[in-house]
Amino acid sequence: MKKAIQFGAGNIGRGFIGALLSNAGYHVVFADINEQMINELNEKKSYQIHILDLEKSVETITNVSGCLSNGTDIIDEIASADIITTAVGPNVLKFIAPTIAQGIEARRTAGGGSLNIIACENMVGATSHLQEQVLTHLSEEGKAYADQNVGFANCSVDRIVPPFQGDSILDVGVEAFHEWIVEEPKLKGGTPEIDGMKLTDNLVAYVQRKLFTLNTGHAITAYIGFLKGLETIDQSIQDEGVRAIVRPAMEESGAALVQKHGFDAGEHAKYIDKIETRFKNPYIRDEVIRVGREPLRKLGQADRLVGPVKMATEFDLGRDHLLKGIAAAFHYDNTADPQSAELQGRIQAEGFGPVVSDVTGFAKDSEDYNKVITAYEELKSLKS
Ligand SMILES: NC(=O)c1ccc[n+]([C@@H]2O[C@H](COP(=O)([O-])OP(=O)(O)OC[C@H]3O[C@@H](n4cnc5c(N)ncnc54)[C@H](O)[C@@H]3O)[C@@H](O)[C@H]2O)c1
Ligand SMILES: O=P(O)(O)OC[C@@H](O)[C@@H](O)[C@H](O)[C@H](O)CO
Repeated sequence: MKKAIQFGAGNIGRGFIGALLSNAGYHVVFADINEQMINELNEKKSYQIHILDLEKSVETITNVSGCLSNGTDIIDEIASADIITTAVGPNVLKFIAPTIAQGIEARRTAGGGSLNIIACENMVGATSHLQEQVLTHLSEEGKAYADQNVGFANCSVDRIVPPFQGDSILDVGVEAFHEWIVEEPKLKGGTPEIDGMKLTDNLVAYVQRKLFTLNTGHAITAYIGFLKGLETIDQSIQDEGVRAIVRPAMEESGAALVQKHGFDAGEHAKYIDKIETRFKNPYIRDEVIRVGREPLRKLGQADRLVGPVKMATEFDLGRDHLLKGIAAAFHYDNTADPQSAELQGRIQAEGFGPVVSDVTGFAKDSEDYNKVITAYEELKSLKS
C-alpha cells in the first residue's frame, strides 16, 4: 500500500490534506510533536470530519496512524514513503527540515525510489523554502540523490478549519469548500492520483490569488473585528463597519491580481463573493484570534497584507483599504499571542513610525507609510 506522511496533525492536516490522502488509498502517518494526538491516532486508527455548512455530514477517515516527528521511527517512515505533505506553519518548516533530510539519506542508502514533498502552508513558495532548508542538511551524495528522486512541489491550500470540540481530540470541523492546487512540473515519478488535488503549471498565480484575497480579507476581518471587541469572523464580517474596509480591500487586491496574472475580472469578482459567503458561515466558530495569529508573519513583505499593496503599487492602483488593514494589524494587542506581544513591545520601545518602516519596508514619509500612520490614529476610535 502507498504511504503518505503528513507532518502536522493539526486542523488542516487532519481536516483536509490527511483526509484527501487517506481517501486516495494511502496509509497516512501523521507526524507531530503532540504526544497525546499521536497516541490517540495509534489507538483509534480513525477519526471523523464534521462538515459544518448548510448541508451537514460526517466523514470517517480510516487507515491512519501517528509517529512522533522528533523521535527516531520517523526516519524509517520517510525512507519508505511515497509522498510527504506538511501543515505545521511556515515558521516550523526549518525544524522539520533536518528530519526530512535524514529520512532522504536513509532512503538513498536503502536504494529507495521517487518521493514527492508538498508543504501545504499559507506562504508563497513554502515548499521551495522547505527544500532550501532540507538541502542544507544533506550530504553531497544526498543532494545528488534528491535532485534525481525527490520532487519539491509548491501548492495553494484552501479550506477553513478552525479548532473544533468533538467527542475525540482527533475529530475536526470543516467548511464544505476545499481547494488544493499543486505545481505539476515539480513532481517526480509520475503524478500521484489524488481526488481533490488539482494540478497547474502556473502555481504562483493561484497561491497569490488565494493568499492575497481570502487570507487578506480574513486577516483584515480579524484585526478590525478584534479592535471592535468582536469574537468571531462571522460576527465581524456581518458588522457593516468591518465589511466596509474588508470588501474594498479584497477588491483592491483583486484589481492588482487581475492585472498581474490576467484573471478574468468577472470571475474574480465571483471569487471574492464566494469568499465573503464563506466568512459568513454561521455553522463554524472561527475566532478572530486564530485568524489574526502571528501578526508579524502576516505583516511580512510577501504575505497577505503588504504583498497585495506592493502588487497594487506595481500597477499604480488604489490600495487605501489594504493600508487600513495593515494599520489594524499593528493594533493587534493580544498578550496570549507571542508575536502580538513582540509587536506591541517594539511599538512601545521604538515608536510606531520606525516599526512600520522596518516591518513593511515602506520608506519613512512615503505615501503608503503616511497612510498607515493616519489610519492607525483613526482606527483608535474603534477600540472597544
Ligand atoms: N486551519 C486552516 O484553516 C488552514 C487553511 C489553509 C492553510 N492552513 C495552513 O496550514 C498550516 C497549519 O495550520 P493549522 O490551522 O492546521 O494549525 P494547527 O496549529 O492546528 O496545526 C499545526 C500542527 O503542527 C504541529 N507541529 C508544531 N511543530 C511541529 C513539529 N516540529 N513537527 C511536527 N508537527 C509540529 C502542531 O503540534 C499542530 O498539531 C499553517 O501554515 C496554516 O497557514 C491552515
Ligand atoms: O493560517 P494562517 O495563520 O496563515 O491564516 C489564518 C487563516 O486566514 C487561515 O488559516 C485560513 O483559514 C485558511 O487559509 C483558509 O484556507
